[in-house]
Amino acid sequence: MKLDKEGIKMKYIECLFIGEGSSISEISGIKGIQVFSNEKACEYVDKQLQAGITYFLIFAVPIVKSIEHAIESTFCVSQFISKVKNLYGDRVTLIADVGLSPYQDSGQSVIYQNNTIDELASYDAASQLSLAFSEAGVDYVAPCLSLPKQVEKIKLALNQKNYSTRIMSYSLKFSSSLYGAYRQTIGSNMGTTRKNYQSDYTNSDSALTHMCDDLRQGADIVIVKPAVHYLDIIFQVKNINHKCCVAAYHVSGEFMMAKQAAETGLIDEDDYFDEVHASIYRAGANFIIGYAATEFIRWKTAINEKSQ
Ligand SMILES: NCC(=O)CCC(=O)O
Repeated sequence: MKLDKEGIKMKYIECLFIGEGSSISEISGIKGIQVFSNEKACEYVDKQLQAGITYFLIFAVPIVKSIEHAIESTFCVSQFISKVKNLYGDRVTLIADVGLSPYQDSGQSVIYQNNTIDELASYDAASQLSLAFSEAGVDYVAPCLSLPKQVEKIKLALNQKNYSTRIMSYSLKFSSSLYGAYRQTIGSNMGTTRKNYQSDYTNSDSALTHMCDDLRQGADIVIVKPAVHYLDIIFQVKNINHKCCVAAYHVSGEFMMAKQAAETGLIDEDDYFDEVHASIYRAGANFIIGYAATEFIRWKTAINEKSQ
């Protein structure tokens, strides 16, 4: 593979955090990333569209942590989706995260009852969020439950209401130590705790089986998360099903380690991000999800100019 001969087809999905009231802040756990008000988020999308970023993954940073609140049409995420889709239509692709952690005091991605996972209640909550964001006009929903039927249940709920919203599933979500900065940003109290229902990184077979199940149930894109420690997984997913569309999530811990190493002079930041983006592309990803859209555009433009 010679990147400068082919040009880069891979696209970037930029993470956007939308807050309400006093949760809006210039600062988050992730360097350079803000929790936006609706208005500021729209201005930011406009700027990014001009720079060439057209895909956004939306996370809520609510003050009131409740599913009932999040499914109201006045909720910050639904308001943002309607506004952006009205302004830009198909020029922008919006993906709403329907993980449950921003909506629960526990910070868990699933609902627990008496110390056991309540699968039905978890599917129901993710389906309700999916319906609410679909009503606002979102293009994709991204379920993050680590449960075996998340795609099937959400698809059924969407079909019953005649929504054609697609599904980008967190199918290969490993129990990683690298999610702390994201959790700090969404106000989760779980810190760097590993969640035991996420995929065990010492057992890739089980994670790949989960991915195959999600595809059979109708997932349009599957996510591998984190990215750089899991390039072998991206490569295997493409080998199992070369038509499968894969998004590699370069998570907050990966991003922050690079930023902090650059700050101390240990690495050259641009040089390092070029290497990260090239390695994820070589592994076969169709999309990168992350916090380094500016770095990605700089790298992709330089490579594509060389290929012409
Ligand atoms: N459901 C979204 C995430 O878990 C993000 C992880 C990260 O960026 O660390």
